[in-house]
Amino acid sequence: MTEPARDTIVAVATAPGAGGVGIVRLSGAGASAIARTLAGRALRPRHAHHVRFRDARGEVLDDGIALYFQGPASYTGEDVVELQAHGSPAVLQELLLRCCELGARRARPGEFSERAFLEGRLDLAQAEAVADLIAAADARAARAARRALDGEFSRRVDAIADELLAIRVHVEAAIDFADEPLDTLGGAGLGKRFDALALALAALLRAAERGRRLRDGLHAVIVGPPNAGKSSLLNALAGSDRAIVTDIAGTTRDLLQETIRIDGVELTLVDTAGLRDGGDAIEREGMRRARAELSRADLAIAVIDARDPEAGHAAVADAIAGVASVLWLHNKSDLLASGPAFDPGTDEVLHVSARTGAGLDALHRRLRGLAQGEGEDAGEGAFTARARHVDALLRAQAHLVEARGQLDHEILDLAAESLRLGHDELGAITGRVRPDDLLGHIFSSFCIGK
Ligand SMILES: Nc1nc2c(c(=O)[nH]1)N(C=O)[C@@H](CNc1ccc(C(=O)N[C@@H](CCC(=O)O)C(=O)O)cc1)CN2
Ligand SMILES: Nc1nc2c(ncn2[C@@H]2O[C@H](COP(=O)(O)OP(=O)(O)OP(=O)(O)O)[C@@H](O)[C@H]2O)c(=O)[nH]1
Ligand SMILES: [Mg+2]
Repeated sequence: MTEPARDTIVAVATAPGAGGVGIVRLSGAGASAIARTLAGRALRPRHAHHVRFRDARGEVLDDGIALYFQGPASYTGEDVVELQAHGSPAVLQELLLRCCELGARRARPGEFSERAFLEGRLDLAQAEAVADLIAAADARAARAARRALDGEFSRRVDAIADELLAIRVHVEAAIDFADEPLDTLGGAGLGKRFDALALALAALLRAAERGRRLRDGLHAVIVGPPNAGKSSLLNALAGSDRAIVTDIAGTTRDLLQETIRIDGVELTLVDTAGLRDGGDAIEREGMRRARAELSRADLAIAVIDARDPEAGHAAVADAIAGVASVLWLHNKSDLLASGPAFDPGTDEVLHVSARTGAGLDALHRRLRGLAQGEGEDAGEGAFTARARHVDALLRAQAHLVEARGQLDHEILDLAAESLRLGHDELGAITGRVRPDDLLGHIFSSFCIGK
């Protein structure tokens, strides 16, 4: 069955605003004919032509460089034409309108990359990496997105999916020989393969979680009892009076989010309502939100009063129990003659004063290190990933655990189904399996022209 022919799309591919050069890009079967009319001559594939772009009456809109990439050797896999004009928004709009007069349609956000995906030029994780590369906040994130774009993440997903498929085939075959015990069908070997697969999946999950943090930046949530100085600390780190600070316990009720950069490294800080027993309905809702936010945190910054660390510790201990890493800040160190000994176990403690600024340099260094993934083996070979990918890997892992149990009880048909579900989760990462709406959801968050 052949796909219906796609229409020809057009968009300004360069960023909005004035620039040295601006690019109008076309993709689709009509691209080269439209360019021929605009440029007044046929374009040779893969040659740079200096031409004049003309309107309907033959008047010159601009002169520029025209490039023709004949499909499938193009970004989208379709015929692509680039009109590289002077980077004037007005000129680019006129070129765009002229392309529409000649039969093109304005592209939706991400539609060029969507076509590259549909034409098999990129898989879905790679297409997402294009958007992540464009949006990367720093060089490290850009390099990691570049690796995902080169397929480093996809290859690892595919390798696990292939092995999972081989195990599925084995199990499905065993179902057809239901009289034989699984052992005589290679059951022991199957168990070993299974364990190796589970290990590989767990390693990939850890890498994807680091990749998610690289893409989104560190998500740090400030928690502590009321009046400990959480909002003062947010203000000190943000370098502005972002949050209301008073000496009334229970001042902050809503979540307050602020993105900060330390030496070019981005992280998100969230200030929360102080945790304590009781409080009015508004304060209790604030505390509920604080706890919910903690469940999404990479880091809890636990702010407690340096004069009574035991009480502070007790107030937040249960709320931070599930958070991957915790940094304890003993605040108001300016009010302290000498710090009382306190041992929070394996977590780190820093003594600071949001009021005088004491200890904030050390805090900056530590936060930058954490945001960069210091102490993790992330550096070389790291790739970006998205929450969508991490969630799919987690679901795949859960299906594998189910399958393992079913296999141990020799309930082969259920095991086969669990394996299929796990396989589909992996396929959804690279787009080989496409649940309804997945593509629309993903590509609509791209920029226009990409
Ligand atoms: N001017 C311009 N610069 C750009 C892009 C673009 O579309 N236009 N890109 C857009 O994202 C990126 C580069 N991506 C591209 C990917 C593939 C092909 C392409 O024509 N591929 C053919 C030929 C390969 C070859 O000869 O090396 C192919 O893969 O068959 C072009 C650009 C960044 N720079
Ligand atoms: N001396 C001293 N006072 C501080 C310090 N940090 C904060 N304060 C004061 O402590 C009081 C409470 O500060 P906030 O930042 O509002 O405390 P919070 O933890 O956000 O409080 P809630 O929003 O009520 O949970 C204010 O009067 C601050 O000026 C500090 O390092 N030293
Ligand atoms: Mg506050």
